[in-house]
Amino acid sequence: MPNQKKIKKHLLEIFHTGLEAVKPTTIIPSSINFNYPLLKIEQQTFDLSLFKHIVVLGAGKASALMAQSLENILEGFITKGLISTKYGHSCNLKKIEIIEAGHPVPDQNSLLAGQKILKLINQYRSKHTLFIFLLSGGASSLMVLPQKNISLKEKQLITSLLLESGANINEINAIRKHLSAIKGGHLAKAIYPSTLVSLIISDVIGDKLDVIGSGPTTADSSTWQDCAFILDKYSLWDKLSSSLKSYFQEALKGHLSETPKSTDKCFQKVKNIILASNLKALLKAAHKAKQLGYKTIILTSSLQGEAKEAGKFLASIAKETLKSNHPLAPPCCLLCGGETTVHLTQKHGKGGRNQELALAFALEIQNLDHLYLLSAGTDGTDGPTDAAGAIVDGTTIPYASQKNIDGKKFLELHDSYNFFKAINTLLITGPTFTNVMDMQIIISTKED
Ligand SMILES: Nc1ncnc2c1ncn2[C@@H]1O[C@H](COP(=O)(O)OP(=O)(O)OP(=O)(O)O)[C@@H](O)[C@H]1O
Ligand SMILES: O=C(O)[C@H](O)CO
Ligand SMILES: [Mg+2]
Repeated sequence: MPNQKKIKKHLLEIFHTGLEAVKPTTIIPSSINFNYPLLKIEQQTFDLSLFKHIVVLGAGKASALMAQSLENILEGFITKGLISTKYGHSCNLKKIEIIEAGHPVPDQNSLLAGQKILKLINQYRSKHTLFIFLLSGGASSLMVLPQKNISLKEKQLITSLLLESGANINEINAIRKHLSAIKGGHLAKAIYPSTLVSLIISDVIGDKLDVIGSGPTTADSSTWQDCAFILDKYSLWDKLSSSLKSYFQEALKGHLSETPKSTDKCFQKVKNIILASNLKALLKAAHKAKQLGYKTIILTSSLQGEAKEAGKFLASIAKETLKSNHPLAPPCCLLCGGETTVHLTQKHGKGGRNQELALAFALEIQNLDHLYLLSAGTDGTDGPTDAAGAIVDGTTIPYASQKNIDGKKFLELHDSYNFFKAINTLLITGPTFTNVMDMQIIISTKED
């Protein structure tokens, strides 16, 4: 098999091995042991004989498969359930109801999910109920319940403005939490005094509990002042509706309460358990790379910054392996993960952070043999496209220019999707039912 085809096969094997490690069908059975009446989740044990009801709620792109895996364990012990997931991310459930909703911008179904989840909480809130919340990436958009005087339309507007501003997820979710009556700890407040355990797949750098899905079950560390700073930093004040603008101004005068903080007693009855993260995927991927014969290193699980700059930086490391055998001598595999950002210009094409990073990487290694990169979103969607990412090597740019496709131009226009589509090197996986941010896999060989 020609080298390029073999390496591409290795890249895909390493990527899918990492993905498998963080899928609900892997992590739920391996984290939960149920032998009635004891339900053991990681280090936590719950005695189900103390509860009259078990209610399963959830939101996020992985929540349907998490719910299915949990149903297989708890079967008839679940009284009721409702989860919200992205369109096309459902699966068959026996007891738990599914709502499919809008992402990354919330829609009417996102609001319906928020309303129905709160209704179920109000119906079953008691000391004799155990609530299990299944939280994964995408939850911020899939479950919304705006504070009074804020419309869904205004939430949709500010979400789009933030997504296009280049703001990172901490900043985006600080704003979302302060406009929500269910995120930013409000869900935990509503559930109290029932017992709440939240099972979490982290798609956030540093696995910060109050940022994942805008932290519905966790005390919020962000403040109204943070919101003001973010609105200033991205010059968003003048783009807000007048009612939203005055909402924030009222809050900054101290006329609106803050989001629930760690001193609130409701968090005494909450256990937040992270079942999977980017690092977990990278560790399994690294194991596979070693099995395939590559010296392997994990560079980071918290890659951040502008996607195209990250692509250039990773290319410099890849080239160093050929130049001086640092940080590893070929044949080697360098892994990293995290979540870069893309600050979109007014006029822009179609793409995603991973496709943009891959295109920038390809531009730096053009005509170099022996270097290969896979960059993809672990949720299977990279930006508003049907691609998860792309695979590039030293031939990508020269091959495109033979077809009069100018990689540099497409990068400037943030049109990476159409670049890779034109040369048929998009990586399409479809929904993966998990989400631990993005993964980059670099292979450097010396084989011809
Ligand atoms: N044309 C484009 N080129 C590059 N990046 C883009 C483009 N359009 C949107 N993006 C980026 O895609 C980001 C959204 O990516 P994506 O939809 O994969 O995130 P998500 O699925 O909402 O959440 P997660 O971060 O969990 O994947 C936006 O924040 C924006 O910066
Ligand atoms: O839903 C969200 O807020 C993002 O996926 C981060 O968890
Ligand atoms: Mg994505």
